[in-house]
Amino acid sequence: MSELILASTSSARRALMDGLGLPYRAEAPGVDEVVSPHLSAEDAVRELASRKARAVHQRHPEAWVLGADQLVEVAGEILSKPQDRNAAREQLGKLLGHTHAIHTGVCLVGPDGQVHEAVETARLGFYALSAEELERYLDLDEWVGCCGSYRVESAGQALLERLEGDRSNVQGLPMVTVVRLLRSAGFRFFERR
Ligand SMILES: Nc1nc2c(ncn2[C@@H]2O[C@H](COP(=O)(O)OP(=O)(O)OP(=O)(O)O)[C@@H](O)[C@H]2O)c(=O)[nH]1
Repeated sequence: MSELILASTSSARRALMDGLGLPYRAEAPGVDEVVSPHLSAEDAVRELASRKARAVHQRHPEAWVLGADQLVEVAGEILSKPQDRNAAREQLGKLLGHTHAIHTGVCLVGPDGQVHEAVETARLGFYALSAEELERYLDLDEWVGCCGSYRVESAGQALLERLEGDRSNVQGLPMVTVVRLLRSAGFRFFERR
């Protein structure tokens, strides 16, 4: 049975894959994540998810390899992971009281080299917060390593007024889509291993 590799350093993506209960391992993609500034958010995450999955599949051509990438889009601006607390405050300042989109690209490369990919979008409406409440949320450090500077499954739930789409997509992997890609590629679930 070909092994399954998650081409990711993301703890949230690992947690989502753990939930699926399949034997797999994670490996850092180790790719350059610079893309053309002219790409749409959807095209950028599609390109980067593919770059990550293909890079790891080149090292392990007999494996199933899954890569993903995520960006936030709000009022025509694209946001990725904040570098520090000030950047997180600036990001959340753009999201609070408004609706934004989370785009996640997913790419699966099979042992046969076939590539299966998708981009999933979720839309989130956030409450407006006072400056003081925002500082209290920032104190929780949920912004660290998170595109958009919040964690939708943790205290960040208190920001969320409305969610359209797959909650796991917001966390980093749209699991309904991941399963669809695996099944369409011929991956067999519930195999005795
Ligand atoms: N726990 C959690 N993580 C989130 C949330 N929203 C975004 N993220 C994380 O933000 C990161 C998005 O940045 P990416 O560049 O796609 O991925 P990365 O963290 O660099 O990890 P790689 O897969 O190794 O590229 C991912 O790790 C997501 O899991 C959330 O609501 N909860």
